[in-house]
Amino acid sequence: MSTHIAAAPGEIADTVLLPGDPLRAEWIARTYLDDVTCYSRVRNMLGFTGTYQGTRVSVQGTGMGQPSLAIYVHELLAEYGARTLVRVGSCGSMVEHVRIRDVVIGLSAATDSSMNALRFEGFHYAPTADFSLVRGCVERAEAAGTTFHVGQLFSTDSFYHDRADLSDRLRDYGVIAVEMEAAALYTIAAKFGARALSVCTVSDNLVTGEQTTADERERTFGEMVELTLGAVSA
Ligand SMILES: O=P(O)(O)O[C@H]1O[C@H](CO)[C@@H](O)[C@H]1O
Ligand SMILES: O=c1cc[nH]c(=O)[nH]1
Repeated sequence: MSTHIAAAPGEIADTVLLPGDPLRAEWIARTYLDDVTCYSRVRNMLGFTGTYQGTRVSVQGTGMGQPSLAIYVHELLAEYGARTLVRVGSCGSMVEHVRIRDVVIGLSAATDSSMNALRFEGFHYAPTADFSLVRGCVERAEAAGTTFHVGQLFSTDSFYHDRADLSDRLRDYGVIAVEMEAAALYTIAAKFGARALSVCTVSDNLVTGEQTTADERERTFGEMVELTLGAVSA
């Protein structure tokens, strides 16, 4: 057991899907995996292991925001030997053409977090996804006819931001969607030489004000999870 995950050695797969919401972790495991076991209920941040078409896969909730995700990702990498980590999250679109229900594959992640500012002092690190995972997800999305976009995410520390003008500026420089974890995931995975990617379903569009219903979220999260599982089990 690590500090925040109650799994015994060997109970967590090399490949781990990372939804922010622990109930989404349970839904993914029970909907898509066979032979599922729950390895951790610490703080209700549920974790499961099962198989997808013969490949062993775990699903671990991370909570919201980079400090929370960083705890789980660090322990998965440092104590359980995880090698491939894919966040399966929701995001807000920052541009009109990236519509609700579309899938965003996060090539890189800008951030307003102080985590990397402290880690790299005066240097500005560019948190970047693993290319083989990006390619695998793109191929799966194309084959499935999923509407998807590949681009830069904004991993913010503040869901409720006082400075919307600053995210507008990021949009002017090519950022397409906002979420709260990808930058920490890419950075910590790189430190451990592991592969990482964030795939997100657009739950709301900050330009048009459109939002998905709970039903739509479940259905479209399914598309994202299927293409991700297909990519990691290929
Ligand atoms: O749906 P999840 O994976 O939690 O992701 C998004 O939703 C949460 C905010 O509501 C943040 O964690 C953000 O990144
Ligand atoms: O972090 C997030 C997630 C979904 N929608 C948003 O606007 N922000």
